[in-house]
Amino acid sequence: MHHFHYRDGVLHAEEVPLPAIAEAVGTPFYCYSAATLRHHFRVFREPFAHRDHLVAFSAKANSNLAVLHLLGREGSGLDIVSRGEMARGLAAGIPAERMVFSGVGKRRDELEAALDAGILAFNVESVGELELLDAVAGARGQRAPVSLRVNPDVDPLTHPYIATGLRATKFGVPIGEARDLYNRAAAMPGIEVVGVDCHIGSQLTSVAPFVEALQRLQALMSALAEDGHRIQHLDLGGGLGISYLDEAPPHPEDFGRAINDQLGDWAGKLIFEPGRVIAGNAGVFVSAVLYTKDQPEKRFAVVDGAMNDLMRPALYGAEQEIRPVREGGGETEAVDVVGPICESGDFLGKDRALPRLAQGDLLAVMSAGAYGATMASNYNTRPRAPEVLVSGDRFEVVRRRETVEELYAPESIPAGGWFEQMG
Ligand SMILES: Cc1ncc(COP(=O)(O)O)c(C=O)c1O
Ligand SMILES: N[C@@H](CCCC[NH3+])C(=O)O
Repeated sequence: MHHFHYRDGVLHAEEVPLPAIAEAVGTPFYCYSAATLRHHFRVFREPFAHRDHLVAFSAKANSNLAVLHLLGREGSGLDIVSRGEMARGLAAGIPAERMVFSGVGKRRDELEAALDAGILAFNVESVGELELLDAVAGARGQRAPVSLRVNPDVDPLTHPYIATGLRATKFGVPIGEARDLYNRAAAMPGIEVVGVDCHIGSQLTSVAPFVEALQRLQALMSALAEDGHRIQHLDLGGGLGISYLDEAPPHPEDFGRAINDQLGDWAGKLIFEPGRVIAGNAGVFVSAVLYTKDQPEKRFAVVDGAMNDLMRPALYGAEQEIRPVREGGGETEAVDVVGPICESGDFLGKDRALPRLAQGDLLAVMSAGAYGATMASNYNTRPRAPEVLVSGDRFEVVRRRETVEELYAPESIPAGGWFEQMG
């Protein structure tokens, strides 16, 4: 289903021409398609409809309240990694009973807040965390529902920065140590063992690593059953990839079939934490050309969007498709699309074939619905760009543009002769 498409030569989000949004909110901006978000969510969960399951959208991919609310209405839960993401989820109307808390560095106050809220499970990633959670829950006369995040040591065949299931990464507990740790956990008064969890990496473009991880978890689960644990749920994390340029990731239907085949008639509750596959291709990032520069070696289009708005190219060397918002008829030329930030790494795309660009032209970076706005910063004191949600022929600003003043509002200059005393 194509909710971003050209009509009369102009790129639309659903029924709304992107220039109309630019007119209303200025540039740059992120634009999300509500229909695409909903469609992706439904397609992802469809293969598991016959099972007890929960799709807990990964908040880190896109945590805008309106997006979370939309997904929450579809029945989504939330995979959170901080107290902040939990607060967003609750504010968006997602019940705590549908939240799972992942992350290697949960602070005490975060464990407390999640216990207060009554989340579905803590995906515990270390012995230290398990002990702290036991102490914190025990002191309140509670038992914290726990899955251990097990590191199955499979190669997800993705970018090294986003591979998380190999032995040498910081995530989870090594699968070889998991059985012991489950036995320790079961003896802790503040802990209730409820599940097994893993997440092996992000932007995976084949199902094999998922199946391999699942096989290893199944072996562990048999051992845990022998030890007398009652494992009620299995959380397989997120990680299913999307097509940015020419990647050919498995369709969620194929992913679902592979998982279902491997699981057979296992009757527990199945949990997933997808982020990118739901939100990535449901959003674009639109900026306007400020200047074009023709240099002997290179042609540049300097746009008003930058690495602070869309960090993936700078951070991972990631390539996302860039389309002209108004389809150009003529020849294309290779151009580097760069931002105004004082870093050579500040580019949105290199050597892209685009029609000859002029000041004011709009460019859309595709697949920007995940890990776009959530990874944005204020580097160079750039206010973060607004987020716009489109549904049919309507659009709504779901996060306004920040103002410059609010960026430095939390700062202060010491008074009372502080500088004079410096000597
Ligand atoms: C624990 C956990 N769950 C879920 C996700 C979501 O991953 P993705 O956006 O690749 O589906 C991540 C990020 O990779 C993660 O670290
Ligand atoms: N932020 C990364 C993915 C990391 C996923 C975090 N668990 C990206 O944009 O691809």
